[in-house]
Amino acid sequence: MDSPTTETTPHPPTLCGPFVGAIDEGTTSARFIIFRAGTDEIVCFHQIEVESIFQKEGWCEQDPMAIVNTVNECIAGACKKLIAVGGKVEEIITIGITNQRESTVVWDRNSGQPLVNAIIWLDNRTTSTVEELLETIPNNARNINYLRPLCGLPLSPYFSGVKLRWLRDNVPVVSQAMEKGTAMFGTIDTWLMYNLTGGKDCGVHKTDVTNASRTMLMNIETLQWDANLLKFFGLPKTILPEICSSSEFYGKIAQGVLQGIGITSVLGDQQAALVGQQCLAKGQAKATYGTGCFLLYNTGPSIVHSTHGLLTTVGYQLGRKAVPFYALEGSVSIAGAAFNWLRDNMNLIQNSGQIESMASTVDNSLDVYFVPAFNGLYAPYWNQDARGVICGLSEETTSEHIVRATLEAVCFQVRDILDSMHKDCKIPLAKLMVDGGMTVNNLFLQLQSDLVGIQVLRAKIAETTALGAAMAAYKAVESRYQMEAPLSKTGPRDAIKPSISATDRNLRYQKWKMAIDRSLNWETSTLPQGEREAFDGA
Ligand SMILES: Nc1ncnc2c1ncn2[C@@H]1O[C@H](COP(=O)(O)OP(=O)(O)O)[C@@H](O)[C@H]1O
Ligand SMILES: O=P(O)(O)OC[C@H](O)CO
Repeated sequence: MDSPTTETTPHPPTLCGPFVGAIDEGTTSARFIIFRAGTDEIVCFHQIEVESIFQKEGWCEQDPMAIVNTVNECIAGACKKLIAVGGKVEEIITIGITNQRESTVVWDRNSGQPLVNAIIWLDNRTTSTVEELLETIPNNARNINYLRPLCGLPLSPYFSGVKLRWLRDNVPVVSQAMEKGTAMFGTIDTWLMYNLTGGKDCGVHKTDVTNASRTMLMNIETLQWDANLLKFFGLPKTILPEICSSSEFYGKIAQGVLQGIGITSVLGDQQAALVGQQCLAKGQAKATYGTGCFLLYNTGPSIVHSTHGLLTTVGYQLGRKAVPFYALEGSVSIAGAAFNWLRDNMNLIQNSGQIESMASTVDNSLDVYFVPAFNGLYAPYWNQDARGVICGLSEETTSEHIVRATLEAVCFQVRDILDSMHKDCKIPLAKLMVDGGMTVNNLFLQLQSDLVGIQVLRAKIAETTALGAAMAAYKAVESRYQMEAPLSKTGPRDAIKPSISATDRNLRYQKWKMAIDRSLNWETSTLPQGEREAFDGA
């Protein structure tokens, strides 16, 4: 007979804090990640997908309340896991917020309820608004770069100011609330902050410099809302949040498991990844591959105005009195999103786990080029009338070639951006730090290194975006914290080197450029006169 054992309630081992939490509200999913303070060690996290609503062609919305509820569920889920591994929620000393940028929410000051769904950054409904705004530019110039000296950005459906103007012009409940002074505007950080700190009762109405720098309403030099920009867009200042630095006390969480804990950082997700990758010195750059792909190059305290289609944006300002650091950004709207399309619209893949195995069964894309310009092309083209094309199809083309061409499309778009950065900054990048959902794919990173001809360094942890928010939050509460100190002794997870010749790389890039030419201006292209007449007469 077995000897009797004493029944005891199992206790998890004790896990000592302090901890720092980070809310990462991305386009595809939200997550709450708990780090050991001052390190890149993830203690636990909880992640939930967020649904996008596609009401009409080119539109992309999300339910603002669903975003808040999902974030609250992520917080509750991660805290439960923290307790399960022996940690104490009371040892979370502060939290930070990082978020999909440009996405626009308008809500009612009295009820705290959204007036419309959030217009997501990818949404293209404002193409006609851009056209109308171009018409108002003096001397009939129709110059998309007219506002660049003030805000660093070209006129594009991408940015929040254009989305807000569309709401003013097309949604009476919003224009009336703007007139009455009861409308409040925020990007996702602001909307979350407002709700987490008490909503209509005592919610704070604030944003940070990085998110504000994506609205087209903030002056890139003064870091304040700009009267001329507000006048250009015809928007009232009363709807706007207060602009703060990326690392300071914003407010306290009003209820739930984290009640009473302070929120001490806010950063747009791409800027947070710049911090999380420790690209904290001039000349350092990172690329994050999620729904879209965003390459940011730290230009230090200097504002560099691009003449090659890049954006000038605020990188971070780590404290009220800290010097702001700027970045040049190359934005690609469709990166991982192209695989969601292959899955949901084309039924070519069932899940993202298949992408690498399918693409690896063929040696190359068999000269297939896919430009996924579903909502126009962002950097460096800024062509809102571009549309997607797949070129070079033959009888031999299979799904595997198309999947591989989709991976290559992201790589070529990054080459477009790196070429522009080289022209703007003169110094070619020797290596590129990478992170984000797509970087789990080894073949993709090899293709990226091959097609741009530089070394690619994969981050040790995939969650660099959340890490950046956690670092900025911790800095606000621990003055001795040195952000530049190495986070871990192991450096990047791995380094991938180019394996093809420069001749091969350049030939393939030339073909990519031919595919780009076919996609540009597709929406507004008309048949040549002779062919149109023949068609009309048929
Ligand atoms: N193995 C993979 N290969 C290529 N793309 C992938 C892979 N796994 C995930 N993705 C893509 O990465 C994106 C999700 O990355 P993530 O960083 O979580 O995005 P976000 O921050 O935008 O929510 C999805 O669009 C998905 O298609
Ligand atoms: O959701 P992501 O990670 O692709 O990021 C979205 C960007 O912030 C949009 O500008």
